This record gives sequence, structure tokens and C-alpha cells, in this order.
Amino acid sequence: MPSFHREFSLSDALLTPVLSRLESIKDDHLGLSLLDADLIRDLVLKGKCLEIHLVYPYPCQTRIPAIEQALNAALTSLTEIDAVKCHIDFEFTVQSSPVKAPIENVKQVIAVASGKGGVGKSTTAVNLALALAAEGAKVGLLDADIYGPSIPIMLGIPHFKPVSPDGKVMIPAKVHGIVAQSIGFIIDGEQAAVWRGPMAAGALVQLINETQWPELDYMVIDLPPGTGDIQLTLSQKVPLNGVVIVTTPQDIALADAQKGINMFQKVNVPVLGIVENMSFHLCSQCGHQEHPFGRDGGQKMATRYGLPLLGQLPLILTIREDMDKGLPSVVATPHNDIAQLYLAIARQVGAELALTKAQPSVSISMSDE
Ligand SMILES: Nc1ncnc2c1ncn2[C@@H]1O[C@H](COP(=O)(O)OP(=O)(O)OP(=O)(O)O)[C@@H](O)[C@H]1O
Repeated sequence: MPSFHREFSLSDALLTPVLSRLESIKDDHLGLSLLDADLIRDLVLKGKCLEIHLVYPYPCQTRIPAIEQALNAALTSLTEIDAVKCHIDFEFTVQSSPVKAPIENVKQVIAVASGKGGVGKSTTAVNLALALAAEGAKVGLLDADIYGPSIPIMLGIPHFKPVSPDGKVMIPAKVHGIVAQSIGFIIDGEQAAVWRGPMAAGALVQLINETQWPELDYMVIDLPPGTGDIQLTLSQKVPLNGVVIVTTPQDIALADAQKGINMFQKVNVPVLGIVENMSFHLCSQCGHQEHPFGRDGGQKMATRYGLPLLGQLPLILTIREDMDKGLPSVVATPHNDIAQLYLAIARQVGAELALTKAQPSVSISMSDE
């Protein structure tokens, strides 16, 4: 992100102290000061009230009160200012690939992947999508986990069937403030189980292109686990702006997650960071913590690859219960600690995308044989 200073229409005598205070406030997700991150677009003094227009490149609706509080605390110590009023907008970049056709109406595509099965990839994808929406973005969720689509149940719509008014494109489900499409809405699991990788990948690309997505800031794709043909073909054919890797701290899961990181890096899909799921067991009765899958494996892997650790989720009964009820934690209990962890992950994912430059895509030759 460029370091960028704009012209503001405050008097010189006031501008200097205002800018120095804004310089001292850091945006935690971008890792830059409000000025260097170019978040401040306008400063207007009306009487003794400083009106500040901020434009964020990632969704952070739930943080607005804290942002306003920080600005008030920093600026009202100046004698010329006794109040600060913020106008906050979001502006998400459209990052396009030079070689891959964009998905119509979709600004950014985020894949959620794991090397190993059962580590909580779908749970993370669903809560990430809902958290991005809670933070103010328009979000679509695509369940591409062709051999085990679980998102219909996790969203509480196991029997949804998409309609197609024109026989060409399908209308996705609208649920909990996002739109969702799943291979599980259309075919049964046994049918998909016999598809080989290239055929399954072809079906997924068709599903993406034959869904009538409304305007979306982010599309979250829940990939099948592993690093095989499906993940490779989707990386090649779908304009992925970044991938989130989900792992547990267990050695065997970490080894497979590393294969995933290597694969996505090879095909120039930026790895946005690592979510360590089931980091520790949190007893819902007494709050006691233990580490059944080992400790800090995700953190160590993030450090080794120079990637952000986006968050660490406990192994806790309520996450599984919420999912089984079709009410993921972000919507079931939006104010509790688990939802706050997912919201922080969503903001960081949005910020990482904003910091990521579009990567040139490489061509991988794939064959059906
Ligand atoms: N942090 C957690 N605490 C408790 N239960 C969890 C947690 N994360 C996931 N689960 C539960 O673990 C099970 C597997 O999760 P999930 O389906 O998300 O894994 P996955 O990696 O997508 O699996 P698959 O390989 O089948 O795609 C689900 O029952 C889910 O509710």
C-alpha cells in the first residue's frame, strides 16, 4: 500500500498538530498509520467540531465506535477542537487477473483451503463469510466441497433447491445476510463421489459461472480438503485473489497444510494467512484450557512462511452445536468471544487482500487423461 499524503483544507496552524496525531494512530489490521494507509480523505472544521471522512479498504463496521473513540481521544486535546465527527465508508478494490475471466458482479474471491480433512475448514469458511457481512460487506459463499458439501446444513437450509427462471442461471440462496450456492443443493453426495478430479473441477467452474450472483464485495469459496486436481484446476480457472489456510496445531495437519501453502504459492495465489482451528480445548463448564492437538503449531508455521496468523479458535462445544443447528456462531451469538474472533479474522482477511497486489497468473497444463 503506498504511503500517501493528501491535501487537506485546514489552516496550517491546525493542520500540523492534527496530522501528527493522526500519524500516531495505527490501524492494527493494515499495520500502518491512518495517514500512511490513506484512510483519511477529508478534514473539515465546523466551529469546534472536526469532521473526518475515512475510507477503509476492508470491512470494519463493528469497529466504528472504537475508531471514533480513538480519534476523539487523540484530537480533542487540541484547544481548537472539542468534538470529532466521523463519516466512514468502505471501498473495496476490484482485483482482476490478466488471464482469468472475472466472475460477473464479484469484486474479490477468497478460497478457504486445508490440507487435511476434518480440521474445520467449512466451519471457518461459513463463519468468515458471515463475519465479512457483519463487518459491512456484500458476501457470497460457494460450497465447492464436492465430496462432502456441509454448508447447506451449516446454514440451516439442507433442503434448499435453487430455481432457474430462464433455465440458464440459478438464483443462489439468501440466508443470514449472505447469498450461498452449494454443489449439495444440486446433486447428491453419492453422485459426486465417483467423479474424478478434472470432472469435479469442471462441474464447480460451471456452478460458479451458472449462478446469478448479485453484486458482491467478496465471494468465499469452501474448497474440498487436499491439494489435488480440483484445487489446482480451480486456482487455474477461477480468479482467486487469495487463499486462507485452515489447520489444527497437530503435526499431521500442519504437514498437509504446508503442502497446500506450497501449492498455492506455486500457482501465484496469494496465501492471506493461517487460521489455527481447535488451538486448545475450552471446557464450556469450567473454562479450563488444554491442548489436545499440540501447541502453537499454526503460529510456528506462519512464522516459518512469513504469513499472518489470522486467528486461533478454541475447540469448544458451542461451535459444533451452533453449526449443527444451522446457526453459525457469528449469527447465533454475535457479541460473544467466539464471534469476536471470527470478526477479527474477517477484518484481517479483508486487510490482507487490500495489501496484496494482484499477482500475475501462471499457466499449468492439466489433462483429463
Ligand atoms: N473449533 C471447533 N470447535 C468445535 N467443533 C468444531 C470446531 N471447528 C469445527 N468443528 C466441528 O468439527 C466438524 C468438522 O468441521 P468441518 O466440517 O468444518 O471440517 P472440514 O475441514 O470442512 O471437513 P471436511 O474435510 O469434511 O471438508 C464439524 O462437526 C464442526 O462442527
